[in-house]
Amino acid sequence: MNSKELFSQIKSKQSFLCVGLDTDPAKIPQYLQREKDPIFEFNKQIIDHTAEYAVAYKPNIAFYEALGPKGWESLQKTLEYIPKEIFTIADAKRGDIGNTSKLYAKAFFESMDFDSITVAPYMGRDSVLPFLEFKDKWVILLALTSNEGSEDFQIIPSSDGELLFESVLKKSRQWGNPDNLMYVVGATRGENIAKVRALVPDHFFLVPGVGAQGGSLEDVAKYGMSKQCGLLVNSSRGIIYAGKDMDFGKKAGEEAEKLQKEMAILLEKYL
Ligand SMILES: O=C(O)c1cc(=O)[nH]c(=O)n1[C@@H]1O[C@H](COP(=O)(O)O)[C@@H](O)[C@H]1O
Repeated sequence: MNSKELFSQIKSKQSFLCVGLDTDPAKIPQYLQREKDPIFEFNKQIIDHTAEYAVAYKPNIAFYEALGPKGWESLQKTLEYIPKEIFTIADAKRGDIGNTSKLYAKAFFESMDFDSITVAPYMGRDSVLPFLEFKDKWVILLALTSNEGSEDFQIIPSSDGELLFESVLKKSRQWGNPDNLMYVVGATRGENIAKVRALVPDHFFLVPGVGAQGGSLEDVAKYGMSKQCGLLVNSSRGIIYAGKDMDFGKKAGEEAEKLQKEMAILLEKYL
């Protein structure tokens, strides 16, 4: 899927919502535990109720690999269940020396057929480029993350005053293009989102941090929206754990619809 196709889906659904499938066995309704694959059954119902409002799904790989081989199986079944036109993100935060990155890319782009993967930039170009060699696949590079600890390194200024995340953006934008490279920018970063947008005007951002982490959707749109929207805003816990009982799917759908309605207004306002 290229950026044009993603934008046309955003326009037709009036949504730039990414639903995060951070599926934790300890948090899913009790009655599902009787199922052969409770994680998949949970995800299936979440997808059934949210697909009309979502343009992307992001399973966080940690939640699946923590369960061993069964977890990988639930992940694969979930990936196959996601409607084909919806963008998929393996939130794996990988990146290693070149030959290892190549195998991480093969794992998520060939053995599994994800559209994209989150990658950490810290090891530099030879750790990122192997992912970019896969046709029609995307790297989503961590730029300015939503967590508290992002302040430890990402906003350290160099001698000329440039912040580390700005250096990451300036260097990495030479490695890919707006059709194979996105950036992670946390919704909790407020006006700094505008600094990122100024450096990469045409790239899509994956924006986690609304919902459970308290980021503002209005600020994200105000500071981050590009000519082609350029935003995929993720919410995980705020959607998938909106309900705790048998109606959890319906509750998740209602939460997703709420966000979609807000997004439709923001698209009208800022696009
Ligand atoms: O790469 C990510 O998706 C990510 C980057 C970041 O800066 N902050 C962040 O929260 N995430 C992920 O986004 C999701 C946020 O989940 P909720 O806070 O429950 O909406 C989790 O899967 C995180 O791992």
